[in-house]
Amino acid sequence: MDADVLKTLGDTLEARRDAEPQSSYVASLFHKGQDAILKKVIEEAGEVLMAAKDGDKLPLVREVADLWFHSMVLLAYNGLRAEDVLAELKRREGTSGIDEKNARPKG
Ligand SMILES: N=c1c2ncn([C@@H]3O[C@H](COP(=O)(O)OP(=O)(O)OP(=O)(O)O)[C@@H](O)[C@H]3O)c2ncn1[C@@H]1O[C@H](COP(=O)(O)O)[C@@H](O)[C@H]1O
Repeated sequence: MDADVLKTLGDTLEARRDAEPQSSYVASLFHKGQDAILKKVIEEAGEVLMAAKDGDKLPLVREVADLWFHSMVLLAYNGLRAEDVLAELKRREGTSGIDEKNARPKG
């Protein structure tokens, strides 16, 4: 069910690519370009921080949803989808972050 939400949203974002900016929030972001999308991602990340510090659960869930949504707009702008991120997380499954970091080339 949860992955379906991401797939449906991904399909909607792709469908907004050729929409008029006045007709849709996503289309307006695509029209403004990557810098405007990145600004929203950073803004939403800051709002996640403030919600977490406040300690209330529902506002935190809502701010994380805003951050995920705008991150998906960023992915879509770059021809990517949530499934690409899910595949990367799947690839990392079971690999300890400590082991992965220790295996990185020393530089
Ligand atoms: N999930 C979302 C979603 N989450 C948040 N937002 C919008 O993101 C915008 C920015 O949120 P903020 O809290 O920062 O609001 P704000 O400060 O007024 O925003 P700014 O004017 O500063 O940009 C708001 O307009 C929210 O409504 C979303 N807009 C759309 N979606 C999904 O995207 C689909 C397509 O949306 P449209 O492109 O608008 O048709 C929708 O059917 C939804 O499934």
